[in-house]
Amino acid sequence: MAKIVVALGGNAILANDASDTAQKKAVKATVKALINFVENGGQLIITHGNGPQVGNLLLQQQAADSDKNPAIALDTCGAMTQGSIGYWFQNAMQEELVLRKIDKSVVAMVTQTIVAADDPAFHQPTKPIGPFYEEAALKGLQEKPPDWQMMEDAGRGYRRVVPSPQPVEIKEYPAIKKVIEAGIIPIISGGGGIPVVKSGDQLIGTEAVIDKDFSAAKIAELVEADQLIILTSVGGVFYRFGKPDQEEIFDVTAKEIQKHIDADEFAKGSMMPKVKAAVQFVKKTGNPAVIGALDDVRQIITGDKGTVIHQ
Ligand SMILES: Nc1ncnc2c1ncn2[C@@H]1O[C@H](COP(=O)(O)OP(=O)(O)O)[C@@H](O)[C@H]1O
Ligand SMILES: NC(=O)OP(=O)(O)O
Repeated sequence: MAKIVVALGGNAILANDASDTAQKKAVKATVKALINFVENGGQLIITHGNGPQVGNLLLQQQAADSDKNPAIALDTCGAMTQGSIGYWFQNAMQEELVLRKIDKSVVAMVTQTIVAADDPAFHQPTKPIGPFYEEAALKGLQEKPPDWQMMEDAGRGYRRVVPSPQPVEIKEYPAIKKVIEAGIIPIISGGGGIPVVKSGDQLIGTEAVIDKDFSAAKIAELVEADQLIILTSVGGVFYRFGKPDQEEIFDVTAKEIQKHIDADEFAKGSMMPKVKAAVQFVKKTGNPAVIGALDDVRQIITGDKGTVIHQ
């Protein structure tokens, strides 16, 4: 039985309409495409990002009242987006399973990802979250507290950036493994997992957003996936992205694309983590990884679209 890990980007889910209706619609369309794989007997493992969603939720915290209704911290906001996006997937998948008369269960699992307390990323925020701002709008930004750090995001405008430590361990993996063995479709590690650090016997939530591309690669390695599929809002990976001579990559070895990673050719916070995560998975398992558009998921599964990175 083929096993794939599918990771959906937060920006792909929230393309240009931040309403929950529009995001549910995007999730539903993806699920409709993924269900064929399940119908053909494949084991599907779903994970997703939360960058735009968790940033929007943090903005909503600014309406908080410090006494009666205090603002919620970033780790808990991450957990809340795991819950909301997980619910959209679970709900859409359940509907589709019933429609197709497939006797399978699906479950969204709250997942904590252990990170190192001394990860240098805590001192160098790189993870873009929330909405995009035009450069001119930055100065007068009403809601921007002085401690926010902003970064240009792949030619699309400026976004707030927060620390993004590397995933070390998926705390709930033993339970996830049992769910997979039972043939249940798991929706796991949303937003890269809730970042927690070890303190003695405790796990303490920390102010960060893990890159779901790295946690997806880790999960794909752990479950020995046949393929890692990273779905985003662009058809594939490009060399010289956004330049007049940009070139789409259709098929590339991990060794070849590693040279372009080493030359720092991909945008930080957007395409670089995807390419690095894909290469990490290919090198560890020998199996291929594909990066492509959410809308092309059917053709990506059949190998007809997206950028394939292989051994
Ligand atoms: N070299 C590149 N090739 C393709 N897209 C790129 C590249 N560099 C930057 N990008 C941008 O990265 C985006 C995908 O990253 P992002 O929006 O962060 O993903 P996600 O869907 O995971 O939230 C694309 O839509 C594109 O605008
Ligand atoms: N957490 C995370 O990686 O989110 P995006 O996919 O939205 O960047």
